[in-house]
Amino acid sequence: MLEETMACLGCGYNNGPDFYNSAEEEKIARTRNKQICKALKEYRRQDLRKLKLLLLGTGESGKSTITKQMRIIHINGFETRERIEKILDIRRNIKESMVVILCAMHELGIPLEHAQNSHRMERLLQAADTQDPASITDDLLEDIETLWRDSGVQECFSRSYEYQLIDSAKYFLDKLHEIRQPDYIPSDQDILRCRVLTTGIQFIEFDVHDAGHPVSFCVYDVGGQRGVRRKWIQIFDSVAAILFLADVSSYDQTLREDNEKNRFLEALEIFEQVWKNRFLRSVSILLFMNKIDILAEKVQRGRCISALTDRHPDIFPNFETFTPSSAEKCEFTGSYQRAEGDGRKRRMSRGSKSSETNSDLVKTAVYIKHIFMKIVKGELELTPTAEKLSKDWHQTHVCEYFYTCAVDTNNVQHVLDGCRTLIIRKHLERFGII
Ligand SMILES: Nc1nc2c(ncn2[C@@H]2O[C@H](COP(=O)(O)OP(=O)(O)OP(=O)(O)O)[C@@H](O)[C@H]2O)c(=O)[nH]1
Ligand SMILES: [Mg+2]
Repeated sequence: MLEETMACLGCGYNNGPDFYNSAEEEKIARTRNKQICKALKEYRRQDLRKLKLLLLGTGESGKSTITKQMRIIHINGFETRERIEKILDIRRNIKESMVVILCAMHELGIPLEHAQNSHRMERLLQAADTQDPASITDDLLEDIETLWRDSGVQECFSRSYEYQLIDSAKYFLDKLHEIRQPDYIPSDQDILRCRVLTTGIQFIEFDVHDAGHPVSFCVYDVGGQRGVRRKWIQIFDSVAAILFLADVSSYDQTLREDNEKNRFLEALEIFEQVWKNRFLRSVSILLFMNKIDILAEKVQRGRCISALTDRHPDIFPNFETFTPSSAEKCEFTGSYQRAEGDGRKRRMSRGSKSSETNSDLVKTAVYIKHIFMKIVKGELELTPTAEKLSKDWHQTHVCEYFYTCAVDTNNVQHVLDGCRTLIIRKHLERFGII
């Protein structure tokens, strides 16, 4: 079949009786045809070996953070030159975070604790719109460090769910003194925490050994905010799997691009659209329920999901009475403890207060998983226009879920190890190789 196709295209051998002027010419064409077919087969074999993965999810769900983890785990991480280049983005994160907090203080009517800090506040707000990196001077960073210690700023920070602040604001503001040092070189964790919005399509490639054989992966990272999602379709072709990132801590926040829309509801809707997309019918979806560390902090501070579940009982029924099974509890706790390390593990197993907090956290995480799985099974439909699931949908379409903390390398490595075999097996099954 392939040989006939090549002949029709005029680039190979034609076995019609009068096509060649001599037997010699026919022999040359036959040899050339074989070479082309061999090269094509090899190309297809190589192409099947290169597995294309897409990272999808709403803005700030953690897609780029996962690609950074893949660089750390599967490539050689970041060179000193790249780390130094990141300092500018980190400084931008710091300046923008403090500007956002100061503007929110104005909106929420929260005064500074120390009136003498007001000139620092004014200086920073004057420099707010300047994009020039030179505007982030050491004096400006010193102002920010002082302002961060002001209890008015801290009070406003504690209400950050009411406005749009990056997740890593506290992380960088807490270590600003270290960042200001002239010999500061960002660590892996600093790079993972650094927030830069993705607007185009980026990709990384790496090889992994699976059962002794090298397998090449090509991972595509795209922007998740509303305006850039239309680019997703460009990369749907020949995808082996989709890693869908959902920020499970975002239930008390609105979208950066639409202040009226709940972030978590948007994540559920986009997940439903991806799951039901006809171009992706035979593609495995790996759902990363991400930011479990932030979820834990929120639950501990009493910012639970019930405000959202009470508002939308049709989507989120029976949260109050929901009880996870023992197996579900173990599944979440295992992932969470791996993500939080030994310090958090000790706190979780100590005293009644921490174990109570822990049970609320487990309940919330498992409940969220149930909501996603209802969409997978077609038991919950958020967007009426979304395609109806056919009866045999699940035969080719699989969704596996994982609880993740994208800034934790141990947790991500464990999850990626689990995903890898599944992705390869599904890919080979799909192309009839196993
Ligand atoms: N604490 C914590 N922070 C996270 C986690 N995952 C991502 N972040 C932080 O969240 C912010 C946004 O993450 P990104 O990876 O840039 O999000 P994205 O999905 O690529 O966003 P877009 O490019 O806008 O689509 C970054 O500052 C990350 O460090 C997590 O599990 N825990
Ligand atoms: Mg990104």
